[in-house]
Amino acid sequence: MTSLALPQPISASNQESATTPILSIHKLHRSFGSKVAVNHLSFALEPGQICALLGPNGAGKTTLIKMLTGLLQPNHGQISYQGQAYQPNQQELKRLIGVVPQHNNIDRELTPIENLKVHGLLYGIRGKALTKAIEHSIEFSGLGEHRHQPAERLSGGMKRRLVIARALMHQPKMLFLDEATVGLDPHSRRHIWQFLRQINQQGCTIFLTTHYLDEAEQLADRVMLIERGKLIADASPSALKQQLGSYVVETQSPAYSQNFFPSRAHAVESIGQLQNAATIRETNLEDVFLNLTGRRLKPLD
Ligand SMILES: Nc1ncnc2c1ncn2[C@@H]1O[C@H](COP(=O)(O)OP(=O)(O)OP(=O)(O)O)[C@@H](O)[C@H]1O
Repeated sequence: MTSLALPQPISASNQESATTPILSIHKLHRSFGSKVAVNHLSFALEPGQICALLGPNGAGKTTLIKMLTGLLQPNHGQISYQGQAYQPNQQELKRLIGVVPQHNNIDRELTPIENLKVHGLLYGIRGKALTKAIEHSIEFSGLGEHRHQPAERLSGGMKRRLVIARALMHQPKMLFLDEATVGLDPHSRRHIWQFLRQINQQGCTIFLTTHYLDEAEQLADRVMLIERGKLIADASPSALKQQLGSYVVETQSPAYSQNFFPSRAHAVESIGQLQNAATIRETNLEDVFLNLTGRRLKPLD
């Protein structure tokens, strides 16, 4: 591969904005013994964004999400939601966010309706409001026909939709998803993307981790890339691709190489100077990831 100068991180959080961020963190830090998982991380999220957090295995994504959702205490640093300092177990904050963990933590013996009811009760939803919230969640997740089946009989995609619908039952302003579509077939993944876009259009800010770069490309208006607990890029998918060069010329022999160009015309011109067969294509997030980290992002099993 041709060596390229690493692009400087673009910081979307440095852009001026009149709105109060829905979430802002300042120098957030967490280590486990001598292992630093999240290293003095700072950024802010604007309401309505869909932000994808990417990083190699062990980069600190789950640790960050756990701190942001109150499951893990930071060693240092501040977390604020809507301009207010976050206190773990603060009821208003619990209502402000919804969490979809990496593993489906539904009760497999309970039906979708029963799973939703338990969650609603835990969030203080009662009576008619609870019945309405359950009906809405069942309809929204497309589980109408399966409402009375034990959850263990649902397909992987249906279980995931149930977990997402459950996280939204109390109408959070922000939804966290850790590997929302891991292990799902392409059809179920697309269905969930559609679901997430719909939630976002209704005003919910989304912060997700994914090992699928096409997912980040399709869904996110902002991509944050972390490595060893530090932010190494933060921009829209198109800005990240432009920064590298919007077109890539690849040669397969004598060795694989990639060269990036700002336009197709520049890429075509370069082919004339190459002695080996080459292909031209648009740059994608996989190229960005590879060039920033030196590694390919492997899907989780
Ligand atoms: N409870 C823990 N005890 C010790 N080390 C931990 C613990 N949790 C995480 N770590 C370490 O912290 C680092 C970050 O882990 P984390 O799970 O946040 O990464 P990740 O980016 O979510 O990884 P993956 O993509 O594989 O899910 C890793 O080196 C991990 O081994």
